[in-house]
Amino acid sequence: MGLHDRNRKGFKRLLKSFMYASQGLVFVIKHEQNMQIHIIAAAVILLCAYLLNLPTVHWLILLLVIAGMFSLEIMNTAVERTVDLVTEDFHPLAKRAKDIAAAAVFVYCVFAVIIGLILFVPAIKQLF
Ligand SMILES: Nc1ncnc2c1ncn2[C@@H]1O[C@H](COP(=O)(O)OP(=O)(O)OP(=O)(O)O)[C@@H](O)[C@H]1O
Repeated sequence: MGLHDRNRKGFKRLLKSFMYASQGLVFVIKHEQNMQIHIIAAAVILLCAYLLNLPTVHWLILLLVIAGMFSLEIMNTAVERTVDLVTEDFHPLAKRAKDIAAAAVFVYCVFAVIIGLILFVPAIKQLF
């Protein structure tokens, strides 16, 4: 979408937005190692949920947590790229911005692990 297209509306614009969002998603999956780790972790978690026959509500919680994790990693990448656009030199503010964006992912990760334990530990215990 050219910058002059910003005021246009309609299905074509919606389609273009979807296309650009897809390009962003493909970029993050291809180039961000952390995103690849998240995808593998999500696949393993969903496989375990299937094998342990977790109830629907647990599936919904897992899907929400995974979607949040992916989205946060994508936003973190956007912040990193924006900072790189502003400066390629070492700058304390660039460090601060990237570290804070990374902290958002870290905090979410910690809570995702806690939620995972709450959902999986009782189900694993039931096996024995
Ligand atoms: N321009 C900069 N000025 C100062 N410190 C920076 C700068 N760029 C990066 N850093 C520091 O290096 C760290 C790593 O930055 P980088 O851009 O390599 O992202 P990353 O942590 O490798 O993320 P990812 O692996 O998800 O791409 C940042 O968290 C920050 O502390």
